[in-house]
Amino acid sequence: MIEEKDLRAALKLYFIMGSPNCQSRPQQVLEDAINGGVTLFQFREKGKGALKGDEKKALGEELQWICKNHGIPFIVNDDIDLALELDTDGVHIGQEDEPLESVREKIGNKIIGVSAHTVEEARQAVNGGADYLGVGPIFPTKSKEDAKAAQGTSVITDMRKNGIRLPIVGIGGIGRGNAKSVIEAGADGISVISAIAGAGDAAIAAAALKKELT
Ligand SMILES: Nc1nc(C(F)(F)F)ncc1COP(=O)(O)OP(=O)(O)O
Ligand SMILES: [Mg+2]
Repeated sequence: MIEEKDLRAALKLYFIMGSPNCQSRPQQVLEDAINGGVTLFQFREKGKGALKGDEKKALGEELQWICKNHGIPFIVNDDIDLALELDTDGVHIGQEDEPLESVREKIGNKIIGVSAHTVEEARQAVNGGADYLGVGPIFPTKSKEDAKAAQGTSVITDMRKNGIRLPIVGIGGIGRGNAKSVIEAGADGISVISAIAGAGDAAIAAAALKKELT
């Protein structure tokens, strides 16, 4: 069971990716991103060309091993069965994924992150026992085909103004130049896909983002 303060710290620079997001080997991209200073990783094998079944599991195992070697928590997106098979540190679920209550029953006190686009969804997730909220999309994103309209950082300030105290990570189009505004709005951290996975050098990109956050 991760302490809330450790989870807040881990949410600082939250890297999310799967093989479709990478121009080179995902294993190398992750290694570089960790060396650049990412603090948490989510394996999100989704979208055009995403691996399935045993291939997806095999890549997941390799990326989990890299995280373990660097002491970085490893989260799996959507796929609760895979999370159980790999015994991951946690899972992330959206509003259309398996309900929070049944996920909690399956994974015990592992980390459960829930996507929230409104104060109402945030409150529901808090009451349901989520450990952190993924709030966004803050800015327009190309990394998620079915993303909702960008909401700007006010969606985070509104949640804090309405008494949502749970750890929050912003998501959606976050990168150089807008990362700090997400923290100033009240998020504990930022999550990124293309800002690191799509960069020429993932280590340099991660380090630059980390610097912008301090
Ligand atoms: N994967 C995510 N991770 C986060 C995190 F908080 F971790 F940054 N926040 C939000 C999402 C989006 O989750 P969801 O709405 O189910 O869409 P998808 O499964 O396509 O990612
Ligand atoms: Mg999902």
